[in-house]
Amino acid sequence: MALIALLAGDGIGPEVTAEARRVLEVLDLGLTFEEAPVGGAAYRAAGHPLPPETLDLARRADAILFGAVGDPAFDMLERAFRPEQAILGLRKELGLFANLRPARLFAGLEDASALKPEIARRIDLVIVRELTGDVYFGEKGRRTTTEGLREGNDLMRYDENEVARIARVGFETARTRRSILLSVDKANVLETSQLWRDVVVEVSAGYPDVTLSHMYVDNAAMQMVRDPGQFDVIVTGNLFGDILSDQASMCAGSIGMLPSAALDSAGKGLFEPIHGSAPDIAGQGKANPCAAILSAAMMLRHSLAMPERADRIEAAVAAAIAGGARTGDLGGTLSTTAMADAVLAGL
Ligand SMILES: NC(=O)c1ccc[n+]([C@@H]2O[C@H](COP(=O)([O-])OP(=O)(O)OC[C@H]3O[C@@H](n4cnc5c(N)ncnc54)[C@H](O)[C@@H]3O)[C@@H](O)[C@H]2O)c1
Ligand SMILES: CC(C)[C@H](C(=O)O)[C@@H](O)C(=O)O
Ligand SMILES: [Mg+2]
Repeated sequence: MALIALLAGDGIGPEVTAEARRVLEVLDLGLTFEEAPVGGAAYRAAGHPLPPETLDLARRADAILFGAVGDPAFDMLERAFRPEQAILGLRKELGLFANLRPARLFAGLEDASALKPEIARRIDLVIVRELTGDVYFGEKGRRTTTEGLREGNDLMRYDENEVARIARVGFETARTRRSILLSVDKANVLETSQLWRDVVVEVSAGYPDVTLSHMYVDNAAMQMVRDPGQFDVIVTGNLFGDILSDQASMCAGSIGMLPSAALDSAGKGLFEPIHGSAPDIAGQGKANPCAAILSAAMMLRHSLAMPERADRIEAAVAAAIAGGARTGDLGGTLSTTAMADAVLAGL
């Protein structure tokens, strides 16, 4: 019996993870759920966004289903106590370096996409985002200079092993699809990116069957809205992957549709929507639960060896969308629960 750590978090996190849990329970997979506070909710309850008990549960569990963290009420706290440190801490502590963020347009969502329908229809890609390095985890600080100016700094860094292991995930992922891999960097300006590019090229020697190309991140951002259909698997660093995945979501209809998997080297993972706690709609039953439900499907596929159940959940989401089920972000009026009901109807 697999143990699932359910870390709902803040804002719409509890609303969407409750629906993902409902979908998993209907499938009767013999999963045990254990909940623990995380993010702002944990700071309120225990004085820390990632209490030791929560981290311990995450370590003990076979997989982690995560909602979202973030609460404007805590934006003025010292960084170590802010809700976002919970998800960053989980990624780092558990070694979840490989972040898979698939983006595809479910048939019927052409109108919700920010792109023209014929362009939107073509989006079907996976962003393989490095998740435990880069400017996120480099040395950072604030100081006042001798001239009395306030200064902030965040060090962008990768070592070759960190780049090589995510590059391998990129190549392996490409092999499961069309065997083309695009590495996105900013090697024309950044030394971190030049190392990234050099190492990705070295790793490519082990994957002669995969066609590798490179693109600068600014061009990639432009190409993502010009013609996202040109992309298949994109491997990139932590910061660029964060930004490009939010952008890809709106090409595919809504940020409320994109799931993600954060995996360690043994395949253990944390599964979460790419969106945040959405304070603007929290507590109103407006959130789209599909990203969380699709994250649960990724959990079944990647950590629990139940790929056919994952397929069933994804098919049920596709059927609900095809049948016209829409939350507000997709131009409809369904509540979070009613949207999940539409998915459940397809199961
Ligand atoms: N992994 C995470 O936990 C995570 C991810 C991103 C942002 N955050 C945090 O969330 C907070 C809010 O950040 P933000 O506003 O920049 O990003 P956000 O993703 O929370 O929201 C951006 C916009 O998208 C909408 N949206 C997001 N998810 C939706 C859903 N499921 N259905 C319908 N609409 C949805 C929101 O209403 C908002 O208008 C911040 O504290 C941020 O740090 C956390
Ligand atoms: C909340 C924040 C730390 C996080 C990130 O930047 O990785 C979020 O934006 C995400 O995409 O998961
Ligand atoms: Mg993000």
